[in-house]
Amino acid sequence: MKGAPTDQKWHVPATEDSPHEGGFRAEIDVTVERGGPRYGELIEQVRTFMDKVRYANPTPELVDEIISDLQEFNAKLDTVLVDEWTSPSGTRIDLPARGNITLPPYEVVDGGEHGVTATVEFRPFHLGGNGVAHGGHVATAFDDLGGMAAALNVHGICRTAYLTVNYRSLTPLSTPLMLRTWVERRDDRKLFVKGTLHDGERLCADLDALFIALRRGQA
Ligand SMILES: CCCCCCCCCCCCCC(=O)SCCNC(=O)CCNC(=O)[C@H](O)C(C)(C)COP(=O)(O)OP(=O)(O)OC[C@H]1O[C@@H](n2cnc3c(N)ncnc32)[C@H](O)[C@@H]1OP(=O)(O)O
Repeated sequence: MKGAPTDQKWHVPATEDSPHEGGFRAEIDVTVERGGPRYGELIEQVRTFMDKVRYANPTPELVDEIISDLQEFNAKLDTVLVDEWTSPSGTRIDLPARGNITLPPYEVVDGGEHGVTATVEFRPFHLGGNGVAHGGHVATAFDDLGGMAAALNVHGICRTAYLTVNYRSLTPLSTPLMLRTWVERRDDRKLFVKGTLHDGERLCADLDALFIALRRGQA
């Protein structure tokens, strides 16, 4: 397992022509093929680029050079743009964080109705200050993996109603951390989700969140 469990069933049927229901698709697209076999390497190169941009102090000449290289890359991608539902990003369950560059890269170790266990490693570009992770990135990891625990519990898409993160100690960068999320209580469409983030035995942060299972067709 990397970005998500592979064997889940989703209860909301997709229509034949347009499986897009409300704000989310009725059926989650899961793929291991979109973007080709090296799509994960592309995402990794983008992350590495962001790491380097975060810490580099380039000369004006190098900035000029990199801008023109990036303009070429962007022009290439302009020729293959698709909508959010058909992009590989977020659907490639064989890749860390489902190939979504905006998420801290995590790998799901175990996932199901009982909850999700994942390893997550905040990158150098996730820096908040003083060499540790930005709290917003910690919340992002909790949101996605808390949302996954809720989704796997109800076999359907859920949306965050509130998300409280308690920052208990500093969260290191470039270190494999253990993130766990689980549904502590369900009340109809309301899923009360808890979570923890550990560096070894040390608790870095914990989560208290409410996710709402979306009604069919809900925007
Ligand atoms: C195999 C592949 C796996 C892939 C896995 C994919 C994982 C992806 C994970 C991605 C994860 C990313 C996820 C994201 O980032 S989702 C993006 C961030 N979230 C949003 O933008 C949400 C914006 N808000 C809304 O859309 C609506 O307000 C929602 C949908 C949340 C509820 O509006 P809705 O009209 O539907 O319902 P309702 O208003 O009748 O409320 C229903 C019940 O809930 C209670 N309530 C509501 N709000 C709150 C609150 N703040 N505190 C306490 N209680 C609250 C409410 O009182 C009521 O209770 P009751 O009266 O019934 O008792």
